[in-house]
Amino acid sequence: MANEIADKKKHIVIVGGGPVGALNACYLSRRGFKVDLYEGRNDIRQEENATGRSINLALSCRGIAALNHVGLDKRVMALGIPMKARMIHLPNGELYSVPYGKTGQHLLSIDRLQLNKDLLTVASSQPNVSIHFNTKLINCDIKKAKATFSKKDGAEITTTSDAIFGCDGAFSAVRRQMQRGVFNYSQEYIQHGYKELTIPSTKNGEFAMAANYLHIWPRHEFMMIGLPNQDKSFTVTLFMPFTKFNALTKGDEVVEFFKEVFPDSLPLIGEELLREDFFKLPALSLVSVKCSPYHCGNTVALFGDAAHAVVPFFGQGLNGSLEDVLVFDGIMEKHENDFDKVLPEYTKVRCKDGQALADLSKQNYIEMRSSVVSLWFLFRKKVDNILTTVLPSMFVPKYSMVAFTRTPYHQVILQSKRNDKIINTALLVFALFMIGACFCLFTSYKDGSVTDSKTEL
Ligand SMILES: Cc1cc2nc3c(=O)[nH]c(=O)nc-3n(C[C@H](O)[C@H](O)[C@H](O)COP(=O)(O)OP(=O)(O)OC[C@H]3O[C@@H](n4cnc5c(N)ncnc54)[C@H](O)[C@@H]3O)c2cc1C
Ligand SMILES: Cc1cnn(-c2ccc(OCc3ccccc3)c(C(=O)O)c2)c1-c1ccc(Cl)c(F)c1
Repeated sequence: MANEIADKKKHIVIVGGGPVGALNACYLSRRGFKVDLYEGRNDIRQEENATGRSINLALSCRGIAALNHVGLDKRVMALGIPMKARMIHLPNGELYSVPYGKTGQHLLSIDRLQLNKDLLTVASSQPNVSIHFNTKLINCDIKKAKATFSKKDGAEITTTSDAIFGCDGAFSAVRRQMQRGVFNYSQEYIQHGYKELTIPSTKNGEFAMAANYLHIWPRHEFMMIGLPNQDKSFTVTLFMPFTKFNALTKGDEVVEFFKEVFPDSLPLIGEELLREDFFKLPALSLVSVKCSPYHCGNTVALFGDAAHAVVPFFGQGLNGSLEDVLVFDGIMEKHENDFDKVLPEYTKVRCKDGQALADLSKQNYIEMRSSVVSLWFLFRKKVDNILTTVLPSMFVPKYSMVAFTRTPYHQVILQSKRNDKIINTALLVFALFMIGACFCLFTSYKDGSVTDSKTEL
């Protein structure tokens, strides 16, 4: 019976040709499904990079595991630049490197566009995958898995399939249709926006900063990060309240701001390039989306940002999104592609982790923004590494659990609550020890001075 049902579901329509949609097409084609992937935009492989800047992102364990499952990890690893530690830039220009943990534990800085192109190329090379560009979903009947698309020339096409997979990002049209039924949805725009800048390679074509690091400039409500690129430049992302972005309207004001807040980065970016880049695009917004369920009946499922768009302060948006596809495939394996069982179980297993990832990312945003000075960032990371060494079986830093293990995100929250108790106890013991030591020093010093005065008498 199960095989019979499983055999019935053979044709999937994927909406969205970003990294998640393209990876999903690879997974489904391996399972023998016929896949039609519809992407609203043009084929990015045929376009010059309009902005001329590479948008990179940090790939870690979860994303790599999802790519590995379809043999794509080696190709991506070859293109990625390892970041083995965070390099913390203090306001006085001092740099502190704090390793990400055990040897071999590193992040990968990858060109997001290149990853998407590679995934599209592998997907389109599968015999049972067809990719349709410039075809935007405008409506869908989720119960009948009927989808209507509009082409660039205004023509409309309608498809009927066995299921529709919504991989169409944070502003998903598939999710919008699901909102017409019994569906929970929330979104939150945060007060911070972001702009992307560039630290070019040096005149002799070398990296202007240490290459194998995630560079972080934590400045309370201003945060900036730099990730290395293959062309030996760095893509720098500045996160700042929109109010601050809006207050910087002239090139001189931007230069003065960087001189005050990120002084060491100014000679690396260059004043002229800073003036040019800063005003190239407006500050972009950051939204957090939560929803449930991730499926409807046995005909619709949501993946990636369509299911859980998160603020980027844990560097996990794509990692968690690619992991959705890996988790779904495991459930397909368990239930022999029987969608009547797979889809409900996908929501049961993954929804709490998608929501936990949104909470973890928002929590980081608050913690990193509120951490009084960058020294707190540095202190926290050092304490994490000391406790990892002293209590290896008991303490795994939250960031390491997220970036270097596949611990379900909801379990990371539970474990990090236990971590906080360990950190607070360790800090209390250390504080009591220091108080005791000072008291002993003080009393012995005092006793010593009393003896001296008697001697005088
Ligand atoms: C500033 C910033 C920094 C980030 N840094 C990191 C990081 O370091 N590490 C990390 O893991 N993640 C990071 N992310 C998150 C990551 O970019 C996203 O999680 C990831 O791109 C989600 O992929 P996706 O395929 O789900 O959605 P998207 O990449 O948004 O792709 C959706 C696709 O669907 C298409 N589409 C949309 N609507 C329709 C429609 N109606 N019809 C047809 N097609 C449609 C779009 O054109 C697009 O191609 C960052 C995000 C931001 C904003
Ligand atoms: C793109 C990417 C990949 N990973 N991370 C990341 C995120 C958080 C981290 O610590 C949390 C913490 C530090 C200090 C105090 C509390 C919490 C660390 C770390 O430990 O190095 C690394 C980012 C990132 C993304 C945006 C900003 Cl603004 C940023 F700074 C880094």
